[in-house]
Amino acid sequence: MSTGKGRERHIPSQFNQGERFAMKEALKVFPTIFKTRFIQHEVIGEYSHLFTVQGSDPSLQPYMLMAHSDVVPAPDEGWEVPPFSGLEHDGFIHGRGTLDNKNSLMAILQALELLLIRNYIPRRSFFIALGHDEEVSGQNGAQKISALLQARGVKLAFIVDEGNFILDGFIPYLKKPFAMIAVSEKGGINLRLQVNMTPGHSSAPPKETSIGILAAAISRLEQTPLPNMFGSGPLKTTLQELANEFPFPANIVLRNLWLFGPLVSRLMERNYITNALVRTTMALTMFNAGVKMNVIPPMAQAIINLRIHPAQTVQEVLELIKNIVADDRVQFHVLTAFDPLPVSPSDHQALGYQLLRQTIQSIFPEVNTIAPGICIGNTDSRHYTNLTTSIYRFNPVYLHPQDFRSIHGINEKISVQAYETQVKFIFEFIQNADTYQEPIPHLHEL
Ligand SMILES: CCCCCCCC/C=C\CCCCCCCC(=O)N[C@@H](Cc1ccc(O)cc1)C(=O)O
Ligand SMILES: [Zn+2]
Ligand SMILES: [Zn+2]
Repeated sequence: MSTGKGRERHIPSQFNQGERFAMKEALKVFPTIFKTRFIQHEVIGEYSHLFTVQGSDPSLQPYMLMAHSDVVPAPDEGWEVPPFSGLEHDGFIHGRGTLDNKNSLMAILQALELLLIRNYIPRRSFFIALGHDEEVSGQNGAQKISALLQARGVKLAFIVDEGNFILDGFIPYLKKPFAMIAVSEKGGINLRLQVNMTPGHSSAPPKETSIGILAAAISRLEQTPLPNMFGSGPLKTTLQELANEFPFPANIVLRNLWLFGPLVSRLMERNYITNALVRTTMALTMFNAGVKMNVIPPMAQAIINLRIHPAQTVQEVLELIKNIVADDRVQFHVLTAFDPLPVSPSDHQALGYQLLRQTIQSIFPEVNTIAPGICIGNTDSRHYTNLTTSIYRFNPVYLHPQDFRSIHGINEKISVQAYETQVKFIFEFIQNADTYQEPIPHLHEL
């Protein structure tokens, strides 16, 4: 039976039970949040979301929970399951964004929904800021939310964003997991290197082409690691806090970094992840050149992504890079750049840090060590330094080295149990933020 419009048969609108269940579930996206009187929802920069949860005690300074909805691309190649299928398999939810950072976004909203269903009314106000462009700098999401809150005169007690994790298996000889709360993050530079040359017929080539010149420059950069900065920045504190978790003699070494620092720094640079903690790193991430197989290339371009160690600045790193390239034919163009972020407090009086400690100890009693550290990646929280000096980058999720490789890589996944625990953590954290009794300063601190 023809239904017109060239369609041979009408498709009956009958849905099976599973489809009907999925339909209503998809509709029920946190209904209690959206009907709660003391919660205001705003869309910022077209796709970012800002929730203001008004607490009952206006004397308590508000805080902010952050996450982002956007993800980096994920071609199908190499994935066990399609990267955007959200398939649940073997106890894991597979897909791009399950660790970076849709897990946090959903866990925050799910935890709040579950609290509201239980008639929870917060004492301490808080914001939930969900950016939509974190993976492309956050300029239209987080940056606009920050400007809006600043215009409203908001000051925050602290921020919790993505960043570090409960780390398990990252350090040789350390068998136990430990929580590293990032109290700072590296700086960043996206730098374009470019070589221009007169095009011509490839049958009579010059001694070097633009591609060859640029490739040689990049090779020099890859063969010349920037200085090992071990000993400056939060890393020493991290390792000293970890010393007790190590067996003899590693524990002695870590308690005496004044003596064994050079040895430890050499050991750390051997592994690509811990190397990122001791120096400014450089990654060649894009290379574009050539117009046709028989044409001398008029231009070669490369993008290098640098993550700046806390002891260095953008300017210092640019100087080092130009000195290593040492070829006037290579032009430099800074696309984006920002210095390393200030170090947030982690002492007894640091409310946000202590709330994280308290909640980690409650939800993860097996984690004996909680240490401040640095985030080797960057986060949207860098856009909020005008609203607070206390920014903590921490996901309450176990991370193993193979999981780290999946972030921006292939086969990113989170276990159902880890996700449920993340919801539980935030559920507790929000309540702890209401009842936390700040420690009475010791006499010597008065
Ligand atoms: C004792 C030490 C043990 C080892 C510690 C290291 C473990 C590493 C664990 C986690 C790091 C994972 C980083 C996640 C947060 C980064 C999220 C992200 O991808 N952010 C983007 C943001 C960005 C910045 C600048 C841009 O132009 C675009 C995007 C990023 O690329 O960093
Ligand atoms: Zn990312
Ligand atoms: Zn992220």
